[in-house]
Amino acid sequence: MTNIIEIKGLSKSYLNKKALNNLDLNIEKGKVVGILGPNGSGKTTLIKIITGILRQSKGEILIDGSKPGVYTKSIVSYLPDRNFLYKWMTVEDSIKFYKDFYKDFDESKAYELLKFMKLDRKAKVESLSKGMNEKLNLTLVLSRNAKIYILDEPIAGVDPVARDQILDAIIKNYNRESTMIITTHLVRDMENIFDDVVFLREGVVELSGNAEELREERSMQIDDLYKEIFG
Ligand SMILES: Nc1ncnc2c1ncn2[C@@H]1O[C@H](COP(=O)(O)OP(=O)(O)OP(=O)(O)O)[C@@H](O)[C@H]1O
Repeated sequence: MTNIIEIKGLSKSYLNKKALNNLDLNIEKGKVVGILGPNGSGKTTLIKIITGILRQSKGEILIDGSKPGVYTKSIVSYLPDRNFLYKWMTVEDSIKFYKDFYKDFDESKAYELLKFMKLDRKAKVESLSKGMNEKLNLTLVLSRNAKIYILDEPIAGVDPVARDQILDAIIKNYNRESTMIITTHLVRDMENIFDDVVFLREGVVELSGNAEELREERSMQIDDLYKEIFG
């Protein structure tokens, strides 16, 4: 098995706050990995370092064998935890915008996904509800042919029906050649799509492993294990 991401002794401090504390983690190629942890556990910080938005204070990180930089940014498709589109755009404009920006963008896949998400291509971004916005952002991110997809809280703040559609879209559009990293605290809704899970607490990995094996070993769902660890 190949590790697509290798992290050793990673630390990140903001002023006097240690968000990541000597964290070690390997992520295998071809897996859907859930990064789970309560507010402030360091999930977003970890993701921002993987995407190259932030630099670590200490430690090493290799993504497909390279340090975060131009190459790694070209293979990572990232869904941030907030909307990244301009309000004046239409749905269609946002697709053009992404197509111009990313060489690996698959326009026909984007239109297919739009249909699946039931999004009107003429609609203005500012007219979209929170759930629709999330669907559009996800459509764009999943339409890149990337090696790694990183979704930060993809279903936070959307209703249960939209959640199910978003999860369906993730599952249908995932191919085993790529790797998907998803952060969430909505563990119950998402646990079935994870191959592996990583529990983060105060910037360190508290527990990690194969989701199915953990369920069997502990005789409980990942959601219950999450509550046991963080409750
Ligand atoms: N720009 C910043 N300046 C100072 N402290 C920060 C900054 N960003 C994050 N932190 C702190 O670092 C810690 C980890 O934050 P981070 O956002 O990575 O956690 P998280 O697990 O993503 O949380 P959430 O689930 O609430 O998004 C928190 O204590 C947070 O207050």
